[in-house]
Amino acid sequence: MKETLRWLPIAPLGIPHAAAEDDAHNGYFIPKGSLVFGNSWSILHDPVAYPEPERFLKDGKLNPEVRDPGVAVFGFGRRICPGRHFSDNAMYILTSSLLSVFDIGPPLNQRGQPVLVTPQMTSGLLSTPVPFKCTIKPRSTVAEALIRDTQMDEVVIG
Ligand code: HEM
Repeated sequence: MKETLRWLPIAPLGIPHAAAEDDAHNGYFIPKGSLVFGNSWSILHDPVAYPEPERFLKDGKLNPEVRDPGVAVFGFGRRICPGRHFSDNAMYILTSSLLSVFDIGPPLNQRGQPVLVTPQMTSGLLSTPVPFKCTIKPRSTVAEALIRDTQMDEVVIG
């Protein structure tokens, strides 16, 4: 799950901030009012910290020597994302719930053979996946019954 955040982060350049005062960093003068971007993409694709950074390494986070992508995915310093713990937990619950009942795989061609999906993201301050096809099937008849059990025919609000 952490690897999905590292591989294709939704805020590749974070959220820009303005320097409140003249400042200096590593010999660079940063005049008051300058827009400063934290380049999360570059940090998360540093080949020293993450070998083969363009590849999705499905066991990446399990290796304790791999730097936690949380160092850059959620921004930095005082304005770091306050929703990061909520989002980590929500993503864990959502992903594990979906994978426990569904088999999710590549789309199939007319002969029923899997088609390779090339991941593409939108460009911009926020980067999200370009729509793609996939197959989603219940993992078993028991899983299907469970899914149908949770279906709500009517949602009453208020
Ligand atoms: C994978 C999910 C998420 C990612 C990758 C993410 C990423 C970010 C980033 C990069 C920033 C900018 C931090 C900075 O200025 O350096 C941010 C700010 C913020 N995020 Fe998130 N976020 C996520 C989920 C959430 C959730 C679930 C919430 C609320 C429940 C949330 C609430 C906020 C708020 C309120 C700010 C502004 C904080 C401030 O400027 O003081 N985020 N987030």
